[in-house]
Formats: sequence, structure tokens, C-alpha cells
Amino acid sequence: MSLEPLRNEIDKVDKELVKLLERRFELVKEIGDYKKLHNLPVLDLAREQQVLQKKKEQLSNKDLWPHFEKLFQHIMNISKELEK
Ligand SMILES: C=C(O[C@@H]1C=C(C(=O)O)C=C[C@H]1O)C(=O)O
Repeated sequence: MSLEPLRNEIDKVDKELVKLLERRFELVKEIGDYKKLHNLPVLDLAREQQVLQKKKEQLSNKDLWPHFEKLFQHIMNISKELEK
């Protein structure tokens, strides 16, 4: 068996991820514009906790949670950079 079929599948998944993350980052920039206009801080810790909690609930394989937690915290950190 070769690795090619699995890697092709990964490439397809990654293509979707790129599209979805691009959309998320566009929305984050809109949120950044709104916050600037209304003098609101970039960081909203309560919202971040809510985002993480929702992901935890949505995840089927809970063993993966520590990895998802790191991943989403990283995505939110990048998001905050983009809001500035
Ligand atoms: C996008 C926002 O700004 C920040 C980034 C968040 C995110 O990436 O989900 C969540 C909360 C904020 O710290 C927001 O306030 O909704």
C-alpha cells in the first residue's frame, strides 16, 4: 500500500481548512473594525472561554481535546493579531 491515497485525502481536507480559515479571518477583521469604531478591547476572555467550550462539546473524539484546545487558542491568538 502506498501513502498516496491518504495524502490525497489530507490535501482535500487541507483545501477545505484553508477556505474555512480564510473566512474566519475575514470575519475577525470585521470584528476588529467594529471594535476600533466602538473603542472596544481586542481581547474578550469570556468569549474565548465560550468558543473553547463549544468546540469541546462539538468534538466527537474527546481524547483529541488537548490538541484542539491548543489549536483553537492559537487560531484565536492569530485572530487577535489580525484585529489590530
Ligand atoms: C473575534 C473576537 O475577538 C477575539 C478573538 C476571538 C476569536 O478568535 O474567536 C474571541 C474573542 C476575542 O478575544 C471576538 O471578540 O469575538
